Amino acid sequence: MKPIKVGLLGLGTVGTGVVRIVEGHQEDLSNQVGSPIMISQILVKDRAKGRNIPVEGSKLTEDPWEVVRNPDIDVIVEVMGGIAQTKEYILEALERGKHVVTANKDLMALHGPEILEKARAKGCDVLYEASVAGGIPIIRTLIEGFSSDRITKIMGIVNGTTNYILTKMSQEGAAYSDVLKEAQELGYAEADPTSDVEGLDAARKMTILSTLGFRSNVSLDNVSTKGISSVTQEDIQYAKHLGYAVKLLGIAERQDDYISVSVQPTMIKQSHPIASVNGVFNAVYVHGEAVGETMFYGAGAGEMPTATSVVADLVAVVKNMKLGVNGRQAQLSYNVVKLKTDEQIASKFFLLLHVEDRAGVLAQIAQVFSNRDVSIESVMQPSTPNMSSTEIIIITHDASKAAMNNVLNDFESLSAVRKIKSVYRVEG
Ligand SMILES: NC(=O)C1=CN([C@@H]2O[C@H](COP(=O)(O)OP(=O)(O)OC[C@H]3O[C@@H](n4cnc5c(N)ncnc54)[C@H](OP(=O)(O)O)[C@@H]3O)[C@@H](O)[C@H]2O)C=CC1
Ligand SMILES: N[C@@H](CC=O)C(=O)O
Repeated sequence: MKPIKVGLLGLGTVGTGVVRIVEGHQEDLSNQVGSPIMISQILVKDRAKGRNIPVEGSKLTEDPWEVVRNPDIDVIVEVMGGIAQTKEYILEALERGKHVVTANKDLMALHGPEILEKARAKGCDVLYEASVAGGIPIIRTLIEGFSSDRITKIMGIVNGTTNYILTKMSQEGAAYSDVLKEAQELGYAEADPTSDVEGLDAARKMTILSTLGFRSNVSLDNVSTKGISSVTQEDIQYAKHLGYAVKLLGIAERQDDYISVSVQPTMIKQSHPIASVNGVFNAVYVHGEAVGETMFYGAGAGEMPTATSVVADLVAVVKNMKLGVNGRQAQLSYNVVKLKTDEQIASKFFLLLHVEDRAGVLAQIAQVFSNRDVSIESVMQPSTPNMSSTEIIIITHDASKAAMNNVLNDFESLSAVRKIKSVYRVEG
């Protein structure tokens, strides 16, 4: 049997896992697809670098064009990351009729439509399961498993690095910067970890999930994004005390034809299954009109979980090659996005305020909420010994984002409020 030849772009965390699985599961893979799968060339930045896996030196190259233009190669597996250059390599590979598997959410969130259009024109597959939630097959689930339903909400922990950091901060009282360093050492974080901690990685993944889930052309600009760098140990401890966990959540909602997509640190009730998703694990909760509630859980980053999804895509491409049906699975058309306005986006909110410690302050604060038509669910003045008595916590009932912004603006000019310390969306 003629082997299927793969050109691997990148031999870092994920690329190493891909080699391990393709080599370690060779017999099983070949039984599934009817041919051996062979990694015949590997692009790296530095051939002289020490590797965690033995590879024949002759397979390594520093020249991308040698791989993407190699006429013997059937499938390009892109696990090098990056956007502009990588897009060029992938478009060139497609131009030459090669199928593509990628783990690159940055690229797919920004240029997915153009790449998929090119693939369709050339009768090629572009599969990108590993780009969202590492080892969880959520992309296939949204495209195939829910093709019959109308999804109304996708809510998830889609970044392993930040979930690892928040979990360690919550369970061990660890310092943010120490845990970020650990996540980098474990291979979870992006080359530039700012995109993890500032929510951009999660926003890119939510762009992909909401495009597929709502079958709409969602772009990264449509995702309102806030990361975890402002989350404090104090917020986490208050949340715990009140029965919540602080998680970086991606939340995409649809009502009628209007959608909203956001990423932000959120307080979620400890009784919600997402609240107990800890460490590098990810989870995606999907609500469909017909199916109701579903949830998908697994490792969201790291060598072997991510490589599992990459190699599963490779198997799918090769099966399609055998059937002669490559390039046929892409969605034919997408809805034009209609975004909800801030008046239409509603949730509960948590506010931590530093206020003047005198009579009448609470009444003034309550008046602001009342003026802005925001109803208060509860007010607490924490009495824990090491917490200042001039702090108050307010949890609202559902309120629009616009109304809450008005409340916060009013507080800026109210002398009774010395500082708005924290504001969180509340779920569950
Ligand atoms: N790490 C994870 O858990 C996950 C990662 N991803 C995505 O997978 C992709 C790869 O991530 P990861 O494995 O962590 O990245 P790494 O940084 O560990 O590896 C990148 C690899 O690509 C090579 N490379 C990078 N740039 C170039 C270039 N310009 N020319 C040639 N070779 C290059 C590097 O070469 P060299 O080894 O010589 O430096 C290295 O082998 C990214 O898109 C990432 O977002 C997706 C899900 C999870
Ligand atoms: N940096 C990402 C890696 C996987 O996509 C994460 O932490 O989730």
